[in-house]
Amino acid sequence: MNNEVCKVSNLSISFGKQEVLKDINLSINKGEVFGFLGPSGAGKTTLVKAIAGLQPINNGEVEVLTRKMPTLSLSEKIGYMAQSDALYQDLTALENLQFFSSLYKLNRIDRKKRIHEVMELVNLSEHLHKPVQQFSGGMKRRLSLAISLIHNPEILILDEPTVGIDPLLRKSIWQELKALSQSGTTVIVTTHVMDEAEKCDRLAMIREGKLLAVGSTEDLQRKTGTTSMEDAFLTFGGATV
Ligand SMILES: Nc1ncnc2c1ncn2[C@@H]1O[C@H](COP(=O)(O)OP(=O)(O)OP(=O)(O)O)[C@@H](O)[C@H]1O
Repeated sequence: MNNEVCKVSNLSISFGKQEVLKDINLSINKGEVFGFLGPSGAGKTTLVKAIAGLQPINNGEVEVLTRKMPTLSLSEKIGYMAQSDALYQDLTALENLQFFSSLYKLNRIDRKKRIHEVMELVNLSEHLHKPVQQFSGGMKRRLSLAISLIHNPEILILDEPTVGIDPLLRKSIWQELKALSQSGTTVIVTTHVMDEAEKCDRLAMIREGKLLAVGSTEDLQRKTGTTSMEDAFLTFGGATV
C-alpha cells in the first residue's frame, strides 16, 4: 500500500540570485512524525512552506495528498504553524480561536467543543478570556499550536514548534504530537535541536539548501557509525546545528 502523503521531486527555490533549496527529493508517509533538521538559514522554513503551499516553486514539484502544490483546495487538510506567531494581540485567546475556526467548515457546536479540546491540549484553558497581548512568548506559541489544530488537519506542519516553551510543556507537546501521529495525522516539524530531532520517526538533514540524508535516527547513526545525531549530522557534512 502506498502510504505517501507528500512527495517532493527535484525541488529548487531561489530568492533573487540566491538558490536556497537545491534539487530536493524526498517523500513523507501518512502518520509519521517527520523532522527537518538543520542550522539556521539551511532552508527548512522555505521547504515546509512549499509543502504547505505557501511558497512559490521555481523548479521541480511538490505533491501533497496527490495534488500538485500550491493549491487552495487542501487548506482544510493542512494545519500550518509559522515560526512567528500570527495572532491578533488585541483579541482574547477565545476570539482568536473563533476567528481562525470560522475559516473552516465547522458548525457552532463542533467549533465550541474543538476550541475547548485544543486549549486543554496546550494547557491554556484557564486563559481563554485573556487578551493575547498579556500572554508570554511560550503561551503565544501554544495558542498558535492550538489554532493550527483547530480543524483537525490530516497533515500538521510546525515550524520550530517548541521555541520558547519550557521543558515540561515541551515534553507534553511532544507526547501530543506522537499521539496525533498514532491516530493517523502526519506531523512535519522543523528543528535545530538534536534531542527533538531524535523524537521524529524519520529525519531529513539539511544544510545550505541541500538534503544531506533522510532516515530514522537509527538508520542515520548506523550509516555513519556514530552514536549521536550531532555526530551523524557532522559526518554527513553538516556544520554544528
Ligand atoms: N522571502 C525571502 N526573501 C529573500 N531571502 C529569503 C526569504 N526567505 C528566506 N530567505 C533566505 O533563504 C535562506 C533560507 O531561509 P529559511 O528561513 O528557509 O531557513 P531556515 O533553515 O528555516 O532557518 P531558521 O531556522 O533560521 O528559520 C536564508 O538565507 C534566508 O535569508
